Amino acid sequence: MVDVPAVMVGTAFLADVRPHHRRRVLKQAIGQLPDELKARVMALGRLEGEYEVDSILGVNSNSVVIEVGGDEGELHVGLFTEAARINHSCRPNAYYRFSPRRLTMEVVAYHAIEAGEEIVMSYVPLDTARSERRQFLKETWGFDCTCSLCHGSELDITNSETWRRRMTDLRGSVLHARREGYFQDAINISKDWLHFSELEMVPPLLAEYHDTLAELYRLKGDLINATRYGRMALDGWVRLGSVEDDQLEKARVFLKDLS
Ligand SMILES: C[S@@+](CC[C@H](N)C(=O)[O-])C[C@H]1O[C@@H](n2cnc3c(N)ncnc32)[C@H](O)[C@@H]1O
Repeated sequence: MVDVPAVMVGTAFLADVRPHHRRRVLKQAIGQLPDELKARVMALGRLEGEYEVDSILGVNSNSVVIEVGGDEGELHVGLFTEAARINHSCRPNAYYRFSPRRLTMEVVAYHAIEAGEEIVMSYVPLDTARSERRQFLKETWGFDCTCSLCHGSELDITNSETWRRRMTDLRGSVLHARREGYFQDAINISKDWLHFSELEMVPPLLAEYHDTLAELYRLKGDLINATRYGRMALDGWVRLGSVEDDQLEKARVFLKDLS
């Protein structure tokens, strides 16, 4: 699914401008939207007792970084009316990829999602421990998480915590091995990391994984495997058919440079 923003606003504007002025500008911006889109914005969830525009943005927007005028990326919040309908789950079946060039929000499935199954994303980085996750959701979003994992069995919860800790540790080990020049170790550990991410059902896009292996083999000087994984990555990006073609382009350049 690809969504485009109804409203995109820099966080500097939200922080620097006086509240009444900010609300007036935002209301004006929403008022200028085409009727159907405006109706979708106004139908979004909100909190009782807060100013309407503040509440709509607060409950439904996503933080994204976009480049303005060739400068370093600036933090913005975007209101994506379809993506905003997606609830949080500590056991997500999808995640979003924001394209700073196209300003689109692409919702990508971690694995096949059955017809009728709810699409859910994690509002919190996946390596956050359960207690911190629940605290963050409560303090930042104002809700007690009721997702399937939070309502799951003790065994489910313990397994998930263990696998995520392993994923975080292994990711650290890959980076360390790479930094120290132990590229074969980094390759082996990446394979272990993939195993745990599959157990936890949050594997990376295969193309992303193949990109990583291709680069590690290149660093190791094994150009045959670098090319093999580079080709697999390129095929993967083509198959994904993403609106964000940065990685596809990078995979092409990688292979060209190798040859
Ligand atoms: C971006 S909206 C998600 C879509 C919203 N449920 C709707 O129907 O439009 C975020 C709000 O949904 C609710 N929500 C999302 N995930 C939740 C969860 N795991 N447990 C409880 N409430 C959740 C919370 O009220 C939260 O502030």
